[in-house]
Amino acid sequence: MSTTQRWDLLVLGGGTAGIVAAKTAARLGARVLLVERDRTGGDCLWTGCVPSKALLAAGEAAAGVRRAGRFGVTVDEVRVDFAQVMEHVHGAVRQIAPVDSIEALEAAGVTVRTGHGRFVGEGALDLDGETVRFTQAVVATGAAPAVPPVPGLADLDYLTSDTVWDLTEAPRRVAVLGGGSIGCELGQGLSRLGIEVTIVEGAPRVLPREDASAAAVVHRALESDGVRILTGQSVASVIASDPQSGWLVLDDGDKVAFDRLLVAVGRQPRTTGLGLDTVGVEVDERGFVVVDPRLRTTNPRIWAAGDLTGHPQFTHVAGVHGSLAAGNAVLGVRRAVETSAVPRVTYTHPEVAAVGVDTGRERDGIRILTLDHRHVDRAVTEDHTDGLTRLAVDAKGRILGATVVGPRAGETLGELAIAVRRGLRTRDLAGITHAYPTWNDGPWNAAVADVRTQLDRPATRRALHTLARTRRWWLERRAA
Ligand SMILES: Cc1cc2nc3c(=O)[nH]c(=O)nc-3n(C[C@H](O)[C@H](O)[C@H](O)COP(=O)(O)OP(=O)(O)OC[C@H]3O[C@@H](n4cnc5c(N)ncnc54)[C@H](O)[C@@H]3O)c2cc1C
Ligand SMILES: NC(=O)c1ccc[n+]([C@@H]2O[C@H](COP(=O)([O-])OP(=O)(O)OC[C@H]3O[C@@H](n4cnc5c(N)ncnc54)[C@H](O)[C@@H]3O)[C@@H](O)[C@H]2O)c1
Repeated sequence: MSTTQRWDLLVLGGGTAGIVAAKTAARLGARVLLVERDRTGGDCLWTGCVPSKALLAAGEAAAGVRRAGRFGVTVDEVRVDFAQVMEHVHGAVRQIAPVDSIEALEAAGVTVRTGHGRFVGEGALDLDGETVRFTQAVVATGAAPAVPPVPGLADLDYLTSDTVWDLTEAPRRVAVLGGGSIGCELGQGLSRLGIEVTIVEGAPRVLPREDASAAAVVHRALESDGVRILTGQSVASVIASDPQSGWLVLDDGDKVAFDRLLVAVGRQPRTTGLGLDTVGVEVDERGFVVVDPRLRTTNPRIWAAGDLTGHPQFTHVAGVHGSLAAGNAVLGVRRAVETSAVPRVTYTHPEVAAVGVDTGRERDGIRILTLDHRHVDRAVTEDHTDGLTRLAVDAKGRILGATVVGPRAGETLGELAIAVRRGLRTRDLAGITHAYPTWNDGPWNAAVADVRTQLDRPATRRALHTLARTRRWWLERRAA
């Protein structure tokens, strides 16, 4: 069956990237059809950001009570009702869902169809047997949990970030394969709810993409929550003792017993079965859609947005992509995606927040300013001094990158993202009055320390002292 209507813009995928693209295009006056195979809202709403942060909030409540003794507040026992925790998690999702619903999209002028979409020729998409015609398209089908080719894994009913939310009872022991963002966030959340968690990470440290000193703080925090962490470990095989439990067998022969295994080793683009080759949309060797800086694919009428592009896989990136791709497609403008100041936050406790260039090492023309949170008064008052702020600055003091580790570091990141994006210098940041005592004192104190170091240079110091002496002489002369 074929419909006669030709849509100005077809959006394939109703996650963050697709929703923002569709709404943007409709607002610009385009006739827009969004095709979603499942439920609108995507991974962020249903299985990603929202449920994971809700789980972390429950874990934080339990951990806060357990640690209250250090403030002189004693609570006899922490009891966790896992089913009620999951009800809180699903409740948070339900509360946010209407914003991304079909009704909300239709109210914004977008037509929504539910079904599996596949490109079948230039300007044509097969939607479960019906041919839909379009002038331009945005592909936004996202990414799915990657599963490594470990012998024995396929025989196990393992969990991923897609399915962990279906748990109704707490498993006694959970092994987590992968110590990246998902492994650390969910590993900590589950552990704080009383589950014995072991994280097995192939790289030499958890959060291997973050500044090593930041990852070390998170490592210590996870261990103090009771998480066992094995880094630099490859898994040779999985032995199942029943459909859901068994052992991970590590390369060195050691075994990790689990009642459930959570696989969290990255996310692969959902680009197979979309007929991309039939419309000349190239994918790279890992399956990501090849895009230019304007998010145009190798077919000039087809754009791509979100997780399937190989750009950082975050909701805020997907949203920016959706808006940019739709604007470029509908208006014919040539906006390029900004990549120098993309913020990222891992919502463990403490949080790791970073933006801009790597703060891990000094290199040509880049100095690293480090401020230990023992020197942040808010950290002292909250008894949470194991954290740090690091700024990467150039010779002129311009802030090129930042990493902050501490409670609510994600909230601190906003001003640092502005600093990096706008090319602000440490003296600009130091010159802004910050409310005391806040966590933002971390970057502010680091910037003030840098300005003081500059003022302490011999030539600057000599000039300032000369100025002060001249002023003293002038004042004394007037008084005489
Ligand atoms: C556990 C977890 C926690 C996360 N936490 C955060 C966080 O705190 N902050 C953050 O910024 N990011 C977080 N992320 C990442 C974030 O969820 C993704 O970056 C974001 O959802 C990507 O949006 P997207 O629109 O590109 O893809 P998706 O949200 O995956 O949407 C793609 C949509 O396309 C649909 N689709 C696929 N194929 C077809 C087809 N053939 N036809 C029709 N529809 C199709 C899918 O059903 C889906 O709805 C997290 C991810 C996970 C897994
Ligand atoms: N707070 C957030 O913004 C947030 C939270 C969760 C997820 N996400 C997004 O989702 C993406 C996927 O998360 P993720 O944690 O699955 O991926 P990730 O890339 O962050 O981490 C995967 C980890 O698994 C390790 N690994 C890979 N293969 C392994 C193996 N065979 N054995 C042991 N370790 C192995 C890697 O070294 C890496 O540290 C993230 O990259 C991020 O973009 C974001």
